[in-house]
Amino acid sequence: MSILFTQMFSSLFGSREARILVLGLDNAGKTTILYRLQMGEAVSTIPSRWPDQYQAILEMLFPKYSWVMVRDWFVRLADLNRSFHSPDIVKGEVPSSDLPDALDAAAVSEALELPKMKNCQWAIFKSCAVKGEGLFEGLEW
Ligand SMILES: Nc1nc2c(ncn2[C@@H]2O[C@H](COP(=O)(O)OP(=O)(O)OP(=O)(O)O)[C@@H](O)[C@H]2O)c(=O)[nH]1
Ligand SMILES: [Mg+2]
Repeated sequence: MSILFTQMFSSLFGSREARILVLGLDNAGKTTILYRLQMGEAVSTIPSRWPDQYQAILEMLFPKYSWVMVRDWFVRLADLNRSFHSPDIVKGEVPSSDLPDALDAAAVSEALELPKMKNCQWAIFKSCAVKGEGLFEGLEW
């Protein structure tokens, strides 16, 4: 782990262990965010794909669990102990927030039906992984 990433996380969480789920539609910018946080620069990415044979192997080895690929990591579904909105709520392409036709925060929260979620806190931060803007603010929250 890079010094930047380590310093940022120790300033945010101290010695407390934290699990962070990076969840997003295909091509949303998840890997770019992780590289930006780890290396402090924009890195060219290739699409992450879930090879079918991995799913079959995991299901064979651990038949009691359901598995999902949250792109860059394998996650046991039982570890996702909150229910998430189905990605198909957001229909079509949602442009990155730095592009001219991007939705504003209010429109994004409506599309994700966030105001209906009464049992948890949520917030939206406009961010740009390419320029590195808004990422720290979101994590700090
Ligand atoms: N304009 C803009 N483009 C971005 C931003 N973040 C990522 N991209 C671009 O979006 C494309 C997809 O980025 P990735 O980081 O590979 O997306 P991903 O969510 O990891 O994609 P999968 O792993 O395939 O689901 C790349 O061409 C990035 O350069 C951003 O904040 N603004
Ligand atoms: Mg990726």
